[in-house]
Amino acid sequence: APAAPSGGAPPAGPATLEARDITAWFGSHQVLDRVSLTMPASGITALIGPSGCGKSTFLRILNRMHELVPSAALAGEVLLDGDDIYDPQRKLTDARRAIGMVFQKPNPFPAMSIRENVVAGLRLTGTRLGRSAKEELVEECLVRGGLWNEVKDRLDSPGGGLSGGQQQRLCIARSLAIKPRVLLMDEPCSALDPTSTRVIEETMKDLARQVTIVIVTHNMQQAARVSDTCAFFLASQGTPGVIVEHGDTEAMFSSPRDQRTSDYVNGRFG
Ligand SMILES: Nc1ncnc2c1ncn2[C@@H]1O[C@H](COP(=O)(O)OP(=O)(O)OP(=O)(O)O)[C@@H](O)[C@H]1O
Repeated sequence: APAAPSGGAPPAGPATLEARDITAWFGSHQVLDRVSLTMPASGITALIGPSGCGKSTFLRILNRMHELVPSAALAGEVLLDGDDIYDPQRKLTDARRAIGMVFQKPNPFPAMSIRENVVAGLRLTGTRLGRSAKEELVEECLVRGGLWNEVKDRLDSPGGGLSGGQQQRLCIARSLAIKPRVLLMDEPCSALDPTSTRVIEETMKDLARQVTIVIVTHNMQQAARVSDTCAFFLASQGTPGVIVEHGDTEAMFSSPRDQRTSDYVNGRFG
């Protein structure tokens, strides 16, 4: 298990995330219909499916970002190791802290140093660290994010000076600094070249033992390479998105049970 930062949050290992009967709307437009999915602790779950079928909406529901959209509404439950993250007794920030997010476009604070980028999230969670604890945390997170060797001699340089792939790994390191139990990744490699993509995929595999990962990807090869389990979303002809099939990734790619899954993973549509 990863060490807790001294003076920081208590250690919290990877958690199972379970979505139950998730239905979602933007205004009167229903985009998901009773979607249920268990994302096992320490595993990598890939969400795949054609554009517009609700994968990103589903992902954003998993850490309460959906509700940031004024017209958005939601029914169903999301359980983090059995605890409902939408329980009115629980603070919104608890859910966002336990369930981190990495976006499509790397978004480090460009003028802030690499070191300060890594610890930028701590302020939001009210964590105060002494100088040496902070240094340890910066190194630990950059190592886990697969970036340490490339930046250890220039931690005071601006985050904006890194390559796109390095910036994305910096964002991963920044997410890890607040010790999430789940890391959500919304097409994290779509803005990156193939080499940087492979480095991120390796980083994800290294992280999987320490944090549960859920990734949205359009790249079938990527889903096959990195994920343990996979869920295929589909919204046919203006109907809300549903999960057509989910399960073990290898089985879904080699012998899908549903013809629509077979067509999609073999590139026949979407
Ligand atoms: N902020 C929003 N306001 C209104 N409608 C939205 C909003 N975000 C998404 N939608 C709609 O919800 C549906 C699902 O979108 P979503 O982005 O979740 O799909 P997706 O499967 O992630 O697509 P993509 O793969 O293209 O990112 C689409 O019809 C989209 O137009």
